[in-house]
Amino acid sequence: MPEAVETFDGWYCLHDFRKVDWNAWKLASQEERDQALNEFNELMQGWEEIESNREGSVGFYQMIGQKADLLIMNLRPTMDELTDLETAFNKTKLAEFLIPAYSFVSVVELSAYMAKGKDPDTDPEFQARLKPVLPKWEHICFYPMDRKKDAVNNWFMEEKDERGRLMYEHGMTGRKYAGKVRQIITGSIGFDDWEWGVTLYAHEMIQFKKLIYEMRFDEVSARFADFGEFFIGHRKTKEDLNQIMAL
Ligand code: VOV
Repeated sequence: MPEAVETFDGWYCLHDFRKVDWNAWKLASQEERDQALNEFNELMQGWEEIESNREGSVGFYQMIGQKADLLIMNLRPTMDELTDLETAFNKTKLAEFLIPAYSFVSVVELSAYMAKGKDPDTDPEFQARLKPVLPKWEHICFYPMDRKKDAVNNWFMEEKDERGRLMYEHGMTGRKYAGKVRQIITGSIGFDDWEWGVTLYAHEMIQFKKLIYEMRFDEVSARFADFGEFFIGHRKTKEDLNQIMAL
């Protein structure tokens, strides 16, 4: 039987997508709306402090298309902290005006395919990738994915060396986009309905399409990748929410 790959797991991750209930928002009083925006601001400020203390990371995004309007992405050392922050957010005034759209629970994952000779527990570069500060780049693209498990193409039946070869080829394509696209791969086997979450950052939206299109031709994607829904959006600061919600 093929040997399982060893993974190195970092911070836990919650992607929390919401839609704005514009009808409810428009019916609310100015006072209620101010309270909602102020509370969100405070919560975000707390999360940003956690990020400055290197105890987690946070990203806030305005999404395009009808699947979601907002995305809040948080990373924490434990799943309990993620659960607590999700609950805290659900109790805020702003959450009264938001409708859950999609969520994804995962953990930052690196695999041993690329670890050659390094000790992931001590290597600073590995550690920084396992516990990342979310890039402050302008745009985000998120989608969940699986590896195929059908009779002809079953990733989990491939030999380890062959999987390593395919992942190496994948990495080489990715490296062509250095400075243009950054990736955070989170593993979700046992946590959510897909096996991985792919979170990409870019300065220019078009680079998502170029990279993902080019990767479709890599053997590992062409033969073994199944994709879920795609979500794209723009990074926003907590102050930007006032403008997003302005009537
Ligand atoms: C900037 C782009 C970029 C770069 C440089 C990059 C590099 C790398 C390396 C070096 C490695 C392997 C070691 C590790 O770190 O685990 C990976 C790992 C992985 N990737 Fe990747 N990937 C990118 C980007 C990138 C994209 C766009 C996708 C989606 C695929 C597509 O077709 O849409 C993806 C998927 C994955 C997955 C699912 C894994 C884990 C698979 C597993 O079986 O373990 N990835 N990836």
